[in-house]
Amino acid sequence: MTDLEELRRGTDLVKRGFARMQKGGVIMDVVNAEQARIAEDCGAVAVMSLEAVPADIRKRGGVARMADPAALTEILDEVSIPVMGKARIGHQKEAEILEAKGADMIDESEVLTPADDDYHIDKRDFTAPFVCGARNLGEALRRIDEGAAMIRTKGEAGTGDVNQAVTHQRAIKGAIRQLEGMAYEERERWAREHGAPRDLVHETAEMGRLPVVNFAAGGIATPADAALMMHHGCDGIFVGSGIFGAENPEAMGTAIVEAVNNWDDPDRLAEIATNVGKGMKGQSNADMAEEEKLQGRGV
Ligand SMILES: O=C(CO)[C@H](O)[C@H](O)COP(=O)(O)O
Repeated sequence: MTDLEELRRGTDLVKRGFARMQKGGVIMDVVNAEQARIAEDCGAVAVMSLEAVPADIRKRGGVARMADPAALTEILDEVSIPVMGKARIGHQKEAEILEAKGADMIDESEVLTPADDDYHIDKRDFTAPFVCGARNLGEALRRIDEGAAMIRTKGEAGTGDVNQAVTHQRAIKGAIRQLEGMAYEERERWAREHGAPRDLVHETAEMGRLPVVNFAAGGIATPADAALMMHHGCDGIFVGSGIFGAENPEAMGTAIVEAVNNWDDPDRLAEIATNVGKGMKGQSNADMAEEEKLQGRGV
């Protein structure tokens, strides 16, 4: 890459800036061009190409991999909004394929079966920005150190239960508030204890927020869920199973976008949440065995 290309496409500044452009919006999981068209019409700011939404991945079992890149191409041809693609944790080659096929952003996702139990992809080598999941601030800062330009809560994908997304967002925000009140040497100790890069710990404390945008994901299934995550300080929302698993995907998708735009207006939210049809059936996190959970993958 020439210096000019590097400046235009590959720097942290450009990658984080691209991620920031999705702020205030809803990113929807889609499995084909037809769903991508519906998502764009509902007002999604971006779509995520994947083989099956997390609820279906759970039902189906087996190994979940990157989708056939042909689906990404079809979706890129169909919509004008950014198109993201999912790679397995630690699967450098899936990510390279997605980048070569023109994915606007890559999700190194715990929803797919991890390719590497110990290491994530070195995301700094890519010109495409990455999003990664996190359950707490230590995880979030490790992913940013590896080059992630956007963090999302892991939640518990495919359940339609927002409980874990709330838990993860509270953990991230709570730890940032603690850091803000700490002296320099206390933050140094916090960094050691949480396996977090010390420069990013200081930067986060000084900014009073993550140095990249912080979206919510995993279990968001209704307009009220989306508004709740905005109330908890998220910059935007990912929705997978909750739209195309709903009785009326168009109505649910539009209502979730509207709810994100109006999360702080209860009267408007009440209108938005009325008559959207049944949400996905879902599964409570409380009833789920530890080994069924996806959130513990890739810490
Ligand atoms: O997989 C994702 C992120 O990697 C999804 O966008 C998100 O987590 C989907 O979860 P859900 O189906 O519960 O909405």
